[in-house]
Amino acid sequence: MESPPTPLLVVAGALVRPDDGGRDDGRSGTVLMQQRDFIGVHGGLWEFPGGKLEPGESPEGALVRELEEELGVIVAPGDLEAVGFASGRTATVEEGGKGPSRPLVILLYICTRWQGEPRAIEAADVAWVAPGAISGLRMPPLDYPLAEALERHLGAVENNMQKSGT
Ligand SMILES: Nc1nc2c([nH]c(=O)n2[C@H]2C[C@H](O)[C@@H](COP(=O)(O)OP(=O)(O)OP(=O)(O)O)O2)c(=O)[nH]1
Repeated sequence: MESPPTPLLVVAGALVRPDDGGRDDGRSGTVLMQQRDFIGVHGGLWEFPGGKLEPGESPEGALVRELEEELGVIVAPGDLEAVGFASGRTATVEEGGKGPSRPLVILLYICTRWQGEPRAIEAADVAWVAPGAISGLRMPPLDYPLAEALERHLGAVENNMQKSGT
C-alpha cells in the first residue's frame, strides 16, 4: 500500500518598510509582494516571497536563501519573526499543480531589516503594498489567511506602541 503523502512545508516572508505616511487606515509600513511568473501553477498571481524547504534546511534558513534568490536581499535569520501559518492543500493538477494534491503548510515571517534593494529576480514583478490592500490582490488561496495574520500582527504591534507611547 502506498504511504500517505507527507505535508509540504513552505516558508514565506513579509518584508515591511516604513511608509511615507499619508494613508488613512492608521497603519504604518508597506509590504513587499511579488507576482508569480505567468507560466505554471498560480501564474500571474501575487504572493509573499518564499518557497519550499530543501532537505536538511531549517525554515529560517530556507527563507533567508529564498529571499536572496528571489529578491537579491540579505537577511539575518535572527531578523525573521514568526507571524503565523496557513494550512491547506497544494494545487491540484487541474489547477496547474504538478503532482497529486497533498497537505500544505506555509509559515509566514515578518522582516523589517535587510541589506539590498528588493528586485524581481525570479518573479514577474514586485510591488510595495499597504497591509490592508494585500487581500485585494489576486493571490493563491493560502496567501489570504497569511495576509490576515499579518494584518493582525501589525495591528497588535501598533496598539502596543500606542500604549507604551513609543
Ligand atoms: N504561496 C502559496 N503557494 C502555494 C499555494 N498553494 C500551493 O499549492 N502552493 C504551492 C506552489 C508551489 O509549489 C509552492 C511554493 O513554493 P515555490 O514558490 O518554491 O514554488 P515554485 O512554483 O516557484 O517552484 P517549483 O514548484 O517549480 O519548485 O507551494 C498557496 O495557496 N500559496
